[in-house]
Amino acid sequence: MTGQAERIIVALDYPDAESAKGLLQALKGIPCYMKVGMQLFYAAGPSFIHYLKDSGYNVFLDLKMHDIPNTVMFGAESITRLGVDMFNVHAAGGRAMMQGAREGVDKALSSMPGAKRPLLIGVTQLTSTGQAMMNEEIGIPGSLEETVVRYSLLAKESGLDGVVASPLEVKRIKEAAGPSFVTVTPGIRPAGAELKDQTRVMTPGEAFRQGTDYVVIGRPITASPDPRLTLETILVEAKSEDVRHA
Ligand SMILES: O=C(O)c1cc(=O)[nH]c(=O)n1[C@@H]1O[C@H](COP(=O)(O)O)[C@@H](O)[C@H]1O
Repeated sequence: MTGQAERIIVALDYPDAESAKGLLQALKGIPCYMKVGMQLFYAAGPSFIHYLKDSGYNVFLDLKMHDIPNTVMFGAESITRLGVDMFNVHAAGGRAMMQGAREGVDKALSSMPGAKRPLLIGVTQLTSTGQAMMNEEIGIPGSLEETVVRYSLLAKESGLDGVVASPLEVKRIKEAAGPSFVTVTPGIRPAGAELKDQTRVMTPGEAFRQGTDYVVIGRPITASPDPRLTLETILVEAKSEDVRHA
């Protein structure tokens, strides 16, 4: 079992490498997973991924690919060559697209002897999406939870290792896809924190209690006046949940 810190993914949502390095300095010595999303990757590129890997971090590259299968296959091949530990595609891209991503990973690894296979994760319904928005605006009928479970099963059948969903759906996903199917859950808000654009949320302790494998936390840490103290407080809460449910 990995330690709690390794199950907390800090979203480095910053405009440039220097700002992100400021947070890394503040959190120095805490072995969190680090997530690089569109904002930072489009600005700082592969060299920042290499910097994180050279500094010993596990890295989640969150570019949420969603394109035709051939394009996603080549994208996945390039991402795998960067040596990241986890990356994602939109499950809404469908079976052939997700299988293309899997193929891209395998293709890259065939010329990377000894390299670790990255976790390939499907985004189900964004945590900013609510029931009414999914039904009325996007036009997907049925309950949000059912849609998340359906996308999860499709992702599993397509060879993916797990999904991104909100902590509210973790139990249903694990029941349907099995306990080893990985859940990565953003939409994490410590008690009293502002929701901002997130809709489906839980506290970090509640999320771990649902049995999630990883939580993704951005602004509650990055916008905190004392990011290290905020993270340490979250770690204490997460540990107490694990003791209670050991
Ligand atoms: O794939 C993701 O990481 C992701 C999926 C999702 O459904 N919702 C979601 O918030 N995220 C990411 O998780 C992070 C959440 O950040 P905060 O809302 O600031 O905690 C952001 O970097 C989002 O891009």
